[in-house]
Amino acid sequence: MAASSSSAKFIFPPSISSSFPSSSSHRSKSKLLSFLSTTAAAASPISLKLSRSRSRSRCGHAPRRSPIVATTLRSVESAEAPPSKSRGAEPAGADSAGRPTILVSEKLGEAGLEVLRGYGRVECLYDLSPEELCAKISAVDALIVRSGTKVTRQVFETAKGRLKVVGRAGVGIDNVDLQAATEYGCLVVNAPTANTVAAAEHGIALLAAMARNVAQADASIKAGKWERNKYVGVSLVGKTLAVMGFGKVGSEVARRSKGLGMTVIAHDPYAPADRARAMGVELVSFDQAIATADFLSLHMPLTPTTDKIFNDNAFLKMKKGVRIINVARGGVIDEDALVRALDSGVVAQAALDVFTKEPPPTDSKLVQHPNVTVTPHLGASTKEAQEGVAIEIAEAVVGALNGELAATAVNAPMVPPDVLSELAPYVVLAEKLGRLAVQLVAGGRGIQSVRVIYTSARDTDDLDTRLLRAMITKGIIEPISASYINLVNADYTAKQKGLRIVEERVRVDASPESPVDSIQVKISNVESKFASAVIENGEISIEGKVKDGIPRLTCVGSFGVDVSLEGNLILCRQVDQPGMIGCVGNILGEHNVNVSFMSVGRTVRRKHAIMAIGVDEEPNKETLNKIGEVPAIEEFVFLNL
Ligand SMILES: NC(=O)c1ccc[n+]([C@@H]2O[C@H](COP(=O)([O-])OP(=O)(O)OC[C@H]3O[C@@H](n4cnc5c(N)ncnc54)[C@H](O)[C@@H]3O)[C@@H](O)[C@H]2O)c1
Ligand SMILES: O=C(O)[C@H](O)COP(=O)(O)O
Repeated sequence: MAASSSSAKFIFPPSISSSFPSSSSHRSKSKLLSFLSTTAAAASPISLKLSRSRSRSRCGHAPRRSPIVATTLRSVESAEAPPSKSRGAEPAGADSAGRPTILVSEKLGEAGLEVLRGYGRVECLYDLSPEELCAKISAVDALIVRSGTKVTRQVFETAKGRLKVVGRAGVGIDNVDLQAATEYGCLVVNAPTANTVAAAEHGIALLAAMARNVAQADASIKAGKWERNKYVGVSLVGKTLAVMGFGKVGSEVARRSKGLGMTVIAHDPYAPADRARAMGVELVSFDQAIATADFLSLHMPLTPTTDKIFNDNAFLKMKKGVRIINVARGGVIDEDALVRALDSGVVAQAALDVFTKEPPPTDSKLVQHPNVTVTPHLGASTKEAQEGVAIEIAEAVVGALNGELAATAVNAPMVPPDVLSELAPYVVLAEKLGRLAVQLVAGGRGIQSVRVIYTSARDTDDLDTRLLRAMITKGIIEPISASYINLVNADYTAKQKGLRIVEERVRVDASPESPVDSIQVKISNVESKFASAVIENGEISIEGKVKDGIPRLTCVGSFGVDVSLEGNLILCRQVDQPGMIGCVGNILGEHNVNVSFMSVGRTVRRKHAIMAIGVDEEPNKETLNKIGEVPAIEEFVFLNL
């Protein structure tokens, strides 16, 4: 690739400008690559399937586990024994059956592991150091983590493009570098629902334990003391609880706290007020919440906005004697400020499940504070939640490896299943058009701008083109660069390469049954190796349609054709005269090249025509030269789709 990522222009390498390289290797790559995965046994060049609710039994259709995998698993997993680290004993990469390798770097429920084993080669290697993780990562297709594994930019860099999906077995994805994942085209999925109740229950457990000094009294009695007067608690009934972050966990905590007789208010800038109202919870501002609450329960994600949002300034505004529960993320609290607030009595007590650094230092003033109750990030740790999370993440990862668009994708646009199913054949068409258009470019100043026109009988707003745009980008970029494009990184990569995709939607009189009537791909300010593909305004222009579910090329420049977009294609411009089909057909036949279809389009009778010939095999140079020597053939180009 001549253009570096910092280059403003998208430039062709010389080899592309002069003659398009044989793309057989690329084609086989394309056959293997699904849209989101390199590992799925894709039936078509783009394996794009629906990810609806998936039952566990579906994984039974996957290849069976080989004895080698079973042996490997036994050597690194044991039911309750401490997980061992593999020291490179296992062979790297997919198993002999070509199944993907899935690395599980933290304890995952058995039911989820079973789902994974039904699909790929599973390695459970816990407590890996960052160096060990990086050493391993280029040999795995998927990585499953909980909150303890830091999936840094370096991990994606060292994966060298092999890592296709990171599954976070839980909610918080603050331990995954999402920007790096996106840049490297790696899908990140999480399991956002299965541990909600467990986290809410742990919040309530901490609330009650803190209010009644359960942990402190327990320690005291075990130390041989009997301190009934020291551990007088506070009641919950009638007190005001402010739920900070009224999402899944926050609203479950609110529901349960109301059952305890508490008055519940909430702060969440993004939560719908009617959902809160329906639960009898008033949504208030941040300042109002912290100034009113007797108890604060934290349930927001750790983001740049919420980082240390509970700081000296916030503690100053709180009601003296407030009690704080945190089962969200340690980083939302400035821990030094909390120690100061505890020492000054502004905060009477805190109950913390999460810490800025996990595990916290053993001499942490916060952890050692007598008014603080702590648990080691146990919010999601119930048997039920862990089984649920494990199944949820295993199915999401298997789906992603299969090329499905996961419903819990964190760094890819969500395309609703009904939209996806309708667009499936157009997705194939879009990539083929991109691939074809780029092969028509001979050079010039590099592709900088591509105009895509979608015609449809439907309202112009009624078409989600993100998938189609991504596929056109994939078709244009992949043949001429080492980049691997998918829905995750298409827009990012295009931008990096200075490629601007401008989309237009035009309403036409066609069947409203189809979401799209035609897709036109137009490239301006470039030279073409097939002048007939250039229209009056100087753009290379091609058009395709889906007919009977098959993507077809319907226009090259201003010539109408009708050929199926598969295999290889020869485009010839010739004098419109009898015998041309036979003449070219004979040359191909003599060289054992099978013609799959032919289509002729002409502008003016007996003047110029374009012949599009589909061929199963790639003709050799001699064959192509012979076609070029036919006097009536004015120009021709061989294209690989
Ligand atoms: N301790 C544990 O083991 C455990 C278990 C599950 C979840 N969690 C953590 O709990 C948190 C909530 O999880 P969830 O499943 O409810 O997520 P969620 O996405 O359903 O809810 C988060 C809510 O926080 C709100 N929010 C975002 N920014 C905010 C801000 N500045 N102020 C107030 N609210 C804000 C969002 O609008 C959303 O409603 C996450 O941080 C998650 O990682 C911890
Ligand atoms: O965000 C989450 O889902 C929780 O913090 C749980 O994290 P864990 O999977 O490491 O227990």
